[in-house]
Amino acid sequence: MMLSIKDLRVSFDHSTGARTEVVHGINLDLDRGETLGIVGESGSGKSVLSLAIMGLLPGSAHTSGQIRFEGEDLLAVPERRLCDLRGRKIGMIFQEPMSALNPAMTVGNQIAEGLRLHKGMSKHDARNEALRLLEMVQIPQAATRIDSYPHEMSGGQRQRVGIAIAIALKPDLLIADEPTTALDVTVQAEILDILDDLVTDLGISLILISHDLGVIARIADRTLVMYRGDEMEQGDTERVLRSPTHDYTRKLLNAMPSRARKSLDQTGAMTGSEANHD
Ligand SMILES: Nc1ncnc2c1ncn2[C@@H]1O[C@H](COP(=O)(O)OP(=O)(O)OP(=O)(O)O)[C@@H](O)[C@H]1O
Repeated sequence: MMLSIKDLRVSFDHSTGARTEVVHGINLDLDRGETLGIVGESGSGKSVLSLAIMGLLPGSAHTSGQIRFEGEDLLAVPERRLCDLRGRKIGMIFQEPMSALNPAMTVGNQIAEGLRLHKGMSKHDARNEALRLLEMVQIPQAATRIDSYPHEMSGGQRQRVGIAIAIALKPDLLIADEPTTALDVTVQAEILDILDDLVTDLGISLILISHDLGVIARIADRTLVMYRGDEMEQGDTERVLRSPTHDYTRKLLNAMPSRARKSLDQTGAMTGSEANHD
């Protein structure tokens, strides 16, 4: 198992001296090449869970349980080791790609920078690799766009660049927190397809976090449904969609726009009456 989380609890200290637990004992396993979707409304603990995996929780946070990644317990390793893992083994894709990009640097140089720093590539090789990565995330006319600045690109293109940076060092695990929320629907679908292809082609494992079950349903093999820091249910995405065992999952399904449900129906993820609530 690439990632195995056991009874993860996260609480925060408040200035009043009180401590509140916000993640109440989550368990999950993720295999190589697998996509796990984590879905739940705002405040359910999705981001806290992903920050815990990356060791990026603030100092006021307390954790217990286990996060084993390729045999190491991430809650027990020194900060230096976590930094190293974050750089090379765990890639991150954010909701707003602009926040992860340097506005004063061409996208090609930003991708190449990591390759030169961590892989010791020559300037020439790093540029070629950056070009290959831009083609991989399907940036049109990559050979020209490589010299563009982030503000010269559309939101969707910037997210493609964000993905190129996240996969540049060939991580084993990608964590994408609401990667398509800021994008319009057609671009959302393209980005999700790219992520799906990367998982298949590169054998990367992906944790896809979204409040939108339609996004999760499109590419996740398995789905974890969270509510207020608790697991509501977890299982094969198709099973979770077709026969949810929890009322909260049914609520999320019913809240999906009919357009999203229709596209699920077309992908075969949902069949029968569940696909036709309207
Ligand atoms: N630094 C922090 N200090 C105190 N409480 C926090 C902190 N970060 C998050 N929380 C609390 O933890 C709970 C879970 O938040 P989290 O951001 O993980 O939810 P989420 O499911 O990712 O929601 P969203 O989709 O809005 O980001 C919330 O009640 C939030 O207020």
